[in-house]
Amino acid sequence: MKLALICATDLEAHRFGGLGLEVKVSGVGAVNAALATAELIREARPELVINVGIGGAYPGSGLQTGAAALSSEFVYAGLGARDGAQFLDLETLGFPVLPGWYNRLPAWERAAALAARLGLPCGPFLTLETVTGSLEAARELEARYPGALIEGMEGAGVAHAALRAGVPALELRGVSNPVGPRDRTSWRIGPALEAARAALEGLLLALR
Ligand SMILES: O=C(O)c1cccc(C(=O)CC[C@H]2O[C@@H](n3cnc4c(=O)[nH]cnc43)[C@H](O)[C@@H]2O)c1
Repeated sequence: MKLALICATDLEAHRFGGLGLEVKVSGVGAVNAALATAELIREARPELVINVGIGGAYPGSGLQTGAAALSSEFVYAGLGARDGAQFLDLETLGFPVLPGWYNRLPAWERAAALAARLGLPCGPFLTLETVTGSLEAARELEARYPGALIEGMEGAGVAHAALRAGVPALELRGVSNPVGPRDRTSWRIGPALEAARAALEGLLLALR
């Protein structure tokens, strides 16, 4: 199976290199990720695209920094409208991002089985344009998307472009920080990259 990786930054691409896989650096954010994924699919014709990187762990996930997890679905968590304090999602508004698809985009159908085989947590990964900066906002997102594990800024863009091209996608992230009040001193990027690298190597072995 031909795989290809999408990372947001050069730092991540360097850590996930040397595996014989095409690695494209998208830049931060879902638009960058979607554009880079479309380019990667055109250039490399992969059978599976994996968005790999670091992410924040939601309070209810039980995940600590240095853990890794695999997405069960990709969620455009901030795409919609506000009616006062109420969030209205795309399905409520009647605006699909692709025919039949709204905020929640599918991960590869083998994601849960692969996660179980590798002993990785598997659940929804939320994609946001703005990094969550309070416990209150984190709790609101968890209430809106129960079981949310990880927050990032690219995954749904990768899934969007891959789905449009008919290519399955996965999102694999190492936890660099808790989602909540901003505290850069709590960031552990090194351990997050190590966890994602180890999980990626396990995934590749499982897919051989
Ligand atoms: O300066 C800050 O407080 C800050 C807090 C969280 C994330 C950032 C980034 O610049 C994220 C860039 C990069 O890392 C991924 N990431 C990692 N943790 C998170 C998170 O808690 N929420 C969203 N994205 C996160 C993200 O996918 C980007 O690629 C700065």
